[in-house]
Amino acid sequence: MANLSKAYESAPQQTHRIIPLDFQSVKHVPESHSWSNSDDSLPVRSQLVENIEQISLPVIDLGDLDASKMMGQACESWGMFQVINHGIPSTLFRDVESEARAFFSLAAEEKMKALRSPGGLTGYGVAQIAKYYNKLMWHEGLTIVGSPMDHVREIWPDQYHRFCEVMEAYQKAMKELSERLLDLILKSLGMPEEHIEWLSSVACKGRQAPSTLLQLNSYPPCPDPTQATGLAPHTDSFLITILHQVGNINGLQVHREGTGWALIVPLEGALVVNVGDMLHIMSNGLFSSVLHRAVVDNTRHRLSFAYFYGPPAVSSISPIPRGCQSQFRSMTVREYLEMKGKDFEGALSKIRVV
Ligand SMILES: C=C1C[C@]23C[C@@]1(O)CC[C@H]2[C@@]12CCC[C@@](C)(C(=O)O1)[C@H]2[C@@H]3C(=O)O
Ligand SMILES: O=C(O)CCC(=O)C(=O)O
Ligand SMILES: [Fe+2]
Repeated sequence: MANLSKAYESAPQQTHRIIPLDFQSVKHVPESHSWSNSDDSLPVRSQLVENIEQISLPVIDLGDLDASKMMGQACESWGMFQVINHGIPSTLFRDVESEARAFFSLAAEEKMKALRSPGGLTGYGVAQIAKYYNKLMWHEGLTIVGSPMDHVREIWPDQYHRFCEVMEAYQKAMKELSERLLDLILKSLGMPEEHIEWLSSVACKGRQAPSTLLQLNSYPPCPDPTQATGLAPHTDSFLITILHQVGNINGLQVHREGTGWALIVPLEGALVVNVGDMLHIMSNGLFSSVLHRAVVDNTRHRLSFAYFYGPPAVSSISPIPRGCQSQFRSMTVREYLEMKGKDFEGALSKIRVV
């Protein structure tokens, strides 16, 4: 994703703002990570962990003949669904988990060897959205695009191969699954996959590579989860995100109009798929990129793997013509990401034309 990396060079972060807390050595939530009574906490103060409604998202079987229709309905009413019978072997999830655990359980100074650079996209560090909040999150992440070799070779000079193989195999499987899902989702909008040149891997040999990214999320046990935030409220930017929650530990919450935050109860073996901003645009607002966040646990170390799939960086995104007026103007993927980088909450409304 060389092209996409350019979107980050224009707004480099200061190095000390990229380094996560050394969670293994803290016994209390420091002021820097305490969201209670801070300006940042306004949207999140209530219902952080207690008294929260629990919901089950629609569950869609990929083998179901009605899968496309059901996905369309779920994207319209929830902006999210769970997929089962997706064909990803459980051994692959276990392999990624074991490599991710090996990485996140390293001492802080070891993980620092893989630190993301100030204008960079990949590597170890706080989530990119950290720059929009004054308070820091109870979270550390490893962002991977393609091979993570350049980062992990610094840590394991002789034993990085296995880590790289597993992460590349996972991205390959997730890319194929993303394309299957998008085929069904776009069909529900009346646009078959073969009409979208960048998605059609068979028809177009020399096609540009899609924009993809794997984010390994780690939420260490937190001494006081009522004060801390795992991942602050955000919408994902790409077309879809596929999320695997390790060990079915609760954490993911979704914001619903009128009712507020709700906890998504994980379902064994299911993957959560959510609509991102670019699908919001392509569906002309019929599907909503859903506001979500992650909360932390008092005793358990939660891991999640999020795979983001979008069109190639140079592709234009605009609403699929469906006989009604376009609500959004057209722009390239890179332009949209740059815009979101500057205006986290207002990017979608900035490109709205009606
Ligand atoms: C291309 C992007 C999507 C992302 C922001 C980013 O600019 C780079 C990393 C992505 C990620 C991964 C973790 C969660 C997330 C919200 C974040 O902070 O960085 C997503 C971003 C997103 O979907 O907007
Ligand atoms: O860990 C989770 O449940 C959410 C992760 C997420 O929202 C993300 O990586 O964008
Ligand atoms: Fe997200």
